[in-house]
Amino acid sequence: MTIVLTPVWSNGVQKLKVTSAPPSRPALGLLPPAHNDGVHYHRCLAQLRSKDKNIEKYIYLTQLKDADPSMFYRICLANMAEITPLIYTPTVGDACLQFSQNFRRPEGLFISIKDKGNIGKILRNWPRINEARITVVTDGSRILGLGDLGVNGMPISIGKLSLYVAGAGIRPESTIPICLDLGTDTQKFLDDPLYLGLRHKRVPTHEADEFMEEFMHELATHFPKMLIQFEDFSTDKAFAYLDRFRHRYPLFNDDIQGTGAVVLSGFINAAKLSSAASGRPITDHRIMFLGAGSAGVGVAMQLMSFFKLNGLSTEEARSRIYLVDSQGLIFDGRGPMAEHKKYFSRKDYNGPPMTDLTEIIKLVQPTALMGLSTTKGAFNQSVIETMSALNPRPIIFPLSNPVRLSECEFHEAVEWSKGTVLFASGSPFPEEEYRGKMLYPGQGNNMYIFPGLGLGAILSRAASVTDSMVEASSLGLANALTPEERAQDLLYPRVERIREISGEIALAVIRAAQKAGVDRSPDLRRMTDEEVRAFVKERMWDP
Ligand SMILES: NC(=O)C1=CN([C@@H]2O[C@H](COP(=O)(O)OP(=O)(O)OC[C@H]3O[C@@H](n4cnc5c(N)ncnc54)[C@H](O)[C@@H]3O)[C@@H](O)[C@H]2O)C=CC1
Ligand SMILES: CC(=O)C(=O)O
Ligand SMILES: [Mg+2]
Repeated sequence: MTIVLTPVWSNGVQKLKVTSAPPSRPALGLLPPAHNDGVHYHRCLAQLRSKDKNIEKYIYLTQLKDADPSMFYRICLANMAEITPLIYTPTVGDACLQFSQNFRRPEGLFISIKDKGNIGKILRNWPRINEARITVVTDGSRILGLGDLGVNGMPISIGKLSLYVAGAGIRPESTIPICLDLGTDTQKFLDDPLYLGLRHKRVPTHEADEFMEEFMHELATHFPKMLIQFEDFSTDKAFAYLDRFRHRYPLFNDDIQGTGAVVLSGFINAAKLSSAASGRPITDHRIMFLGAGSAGVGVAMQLMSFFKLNGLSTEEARSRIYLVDSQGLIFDGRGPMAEHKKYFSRKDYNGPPMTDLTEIIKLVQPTALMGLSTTKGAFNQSVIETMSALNPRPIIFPLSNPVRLSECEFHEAVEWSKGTVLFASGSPFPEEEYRGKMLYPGQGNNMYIFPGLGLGAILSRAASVTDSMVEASSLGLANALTPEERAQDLLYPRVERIREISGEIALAVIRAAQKAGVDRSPDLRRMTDEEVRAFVKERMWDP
């Protein structure tokens, strides 16, 4: 018999469960005599933890995933809170910036403008064409808050898909990371001899649009069962491609819809706590956004459903939302503005342009402040103190990624609000003790949504991803808090429970797909919720 050490979680503490197992199959001399998977897990973890820099840990994990995917995912699943920031934001931001320097082995598909007319042929090169079920596609034009990274954006597709596998049990061989290379407008990369992409500026919009038409057509032809996630397209393209393709193919935009869903979920839980402290009716919340790009406007659209679910009309819901961009408060009298900002442009303000955030807060008197502006430090002491003077429990969500672009840090928000803040950020921050009480930051990141949304869409074989499916994913997440998590004022469940949460989200998404009539898996319609839960769990891949 062999001794097997299995990491288990008990009350938030990791322990080792010692069991014995029958001897494994003979290694036939290809493995050292005492090699054992249970011990090797600890060897890999120790190797990982021996690295000083997070980017070295990222490289180690990338190589481990290549050499031994099961071990990579075992480590991820047993240590989600430690590993997620390494394979995802914030470290994935550095991995993107350094992609052309650190490149070792290709992972995923690279399709460039030079392949126009031949995209089908390139797609057929994928070795496991029949197994593919999900792709994350980026063109690298707005990676996190880091700007146009061109082909260096590939790690974002890879990282998101690793979270699909770890977080929702999607089979690793069903995933295809795709990076489209349409050039880059970042001169630094064009001048870099190691840069791995095409060495020219981005092609004009009409050429990019024609390329996307062919790409989407070929993708759907060669992979008829594929769910498509658009990721980190610059704002103009993010809105345009979502509008153009969402009724023709099963797809969603993670930055617009996934972020909208995760923030709605955290807001639902925060608004309850905030209203309990202020006595203010839940429908009286006012939400102000710093940043009016794809993420800011996407979240604003989704947050309207908070008010509508609580009985307000569309017009009333819209009136609860204020946008601020780099030129200040967005209002009609300010002059011409991008199309996507018009819906929330204020008609009830006609004064001079307002650019000072503290002054705008005094005017608007919001209960919640959302940051999707890529502007580090924008939520400064004056901003947070003003929010705290207006609200016994101010809701402050600095959502920009990676962590160095966050509008404020958790310890600042805690200190300046005197421990009253209801906080969620895009990238993780450590917990803080304030006057003897432990306070926990939420992670308002679409990583809580897309694994379960994707799993639900795949299992129901949804022909398209409807707004109702996205909303269902959000409500599924909001309802997933345990009584113990609620007692600690958490806004999101602990990330260690991601599989369980993704299962609940998938159930909600499957039911919403059925209600919308876009599902193509009739058997699931006949099952009870308990049966669907069991079905979803059974389908999850385990390393
Ligand atoms: N937490 C999450 O799950 C997600 C976070 N994000 C983050 O949101 C950020 C924004 O993403 P996008 O909307 O796609 O980018 P974007 O570049 O389209 O939008 C940025 C917006 O911020 C505004 N802005 C820039 N500087 C400003 C300043 N000094 N003051 C006020 N506004 C300013 C711009 O006018 C623009 O409206 C990124 O950092 C991204 O990583 C995006 C998606 C998901
Ligand atoms: C989290 C994410 O999707 C972003 O920052 O773009
Ligand atoms: Mg993104």
